[in-house]
Amino acid sequence: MFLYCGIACRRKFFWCYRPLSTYVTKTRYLFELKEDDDACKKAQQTGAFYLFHGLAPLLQTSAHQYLAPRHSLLELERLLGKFGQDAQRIEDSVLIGCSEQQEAWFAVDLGLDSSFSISASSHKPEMETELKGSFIELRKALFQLNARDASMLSTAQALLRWHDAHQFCSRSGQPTKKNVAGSKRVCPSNNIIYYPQMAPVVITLVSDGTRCLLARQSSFPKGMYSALAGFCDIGESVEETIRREVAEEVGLEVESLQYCASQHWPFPSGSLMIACHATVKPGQTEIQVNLRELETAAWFSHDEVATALKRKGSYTQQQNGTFPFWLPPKLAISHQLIKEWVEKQTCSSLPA
Ligand SMILES: NC(=O)c1ccc[n+]([C@@H]2O[C@H](COP(=O)([O-])OP(=O)(O)OC[C@H]3O[C@@H](n4cnc5c(N)ncnc54)[C@H](O)[C@@H]3O)[C@@H](O)[C@H]2O)c1
Ligand SMILES: [Mg+2]
Repeated sequence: MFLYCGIACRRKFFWCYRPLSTYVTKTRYLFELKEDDDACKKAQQTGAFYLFHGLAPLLQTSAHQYLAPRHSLLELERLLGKFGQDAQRIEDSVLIGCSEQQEAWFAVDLGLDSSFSISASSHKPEMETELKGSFIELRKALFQLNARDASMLSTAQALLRWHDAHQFCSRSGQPTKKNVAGSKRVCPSNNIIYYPQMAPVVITLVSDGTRCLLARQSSFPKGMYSALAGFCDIGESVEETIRREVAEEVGLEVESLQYCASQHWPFPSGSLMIACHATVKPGQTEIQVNLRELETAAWFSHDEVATALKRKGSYTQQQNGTFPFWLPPKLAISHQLIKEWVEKQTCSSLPA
């Protein structure tokens, strides 16, 4: 694809052709599909569908990993026909991305229908047999997916969940109508537009200069510690949330902050995780754990954390009844945050 672009050169302005990068072409294509229902319907004809059942993605096993298969529109129609389901179900699909060759990718849930029919879920085992896979809860499968499938399925699940939960206008009570791509819903009676939402969450790795602070919630797998996390309250900046969460959860005052990275996180219902490093004043490091939020929190040395990062495999109970100290897997942004801290500490301890 080519685009006219204006380039100012020695005070003259002239037009030239500049080929668009694959990334820009893809982005523009997806934008068009979100804006134009007819173009999106057309894209479904040649597109591919990720399948879900009750928000659990269809997965196939391959060499200790899960793979997320995609199905063509024809295959999907055949499947729906076989199980006596209406092809209208395809209208509930949501656009989640496209390939570099502009094959549009959609996600559709075969276990939920617009009237919440319970009978819809009764075909699950038969569908699994037919599709040579299983509908597995995303929470159980996420860490055994490659990064691309994990990201596609997380987006898909968040979007499908949002549509399922926003079928009615909160002002008029009337049913809302989704656009073909699923990037919004509109109330036909008052034209209010609803856009999919995600909740901003900060995740902060607090350091006192030599150690970092990690914590556990009782719901975490045994032995696993992570950085401090918390939802942003309405009206707060990221900086304010970090200061509040650290004070609330461990009773410390943050001195400085540094942004690290962000990540979409599908749990509990679609969050934007914003990861930052924070430091506390030396000498003001005494932790006071808020037991309503956390099971425990503690300072860990660089060596303890570096060793835990290298630990792989399953975490079974030790002979003394305790579980080894381990950290969230690579795909979680907390892993990236902790790894970055370990690397920085290693660099700063090297002789100049
Ligand atoms: N990807 C990662 O590496 C990673 C690591 C740790 C935590 N997390 C995620 O961060 C999220 C937040 O962490 P937390 O549980 O410590 O948060 P938190 O400390 O804010 O405590 C959770 C409580 O906040 C309240 N809350 C306020 N706004 C909410 C909203 N929009 N949705 C749900 N609850 C809301 C609820 O009462 C909830 O029980 C968790 O859901 C977890 O999945 C991700
Ligand atoms: Mg928290």
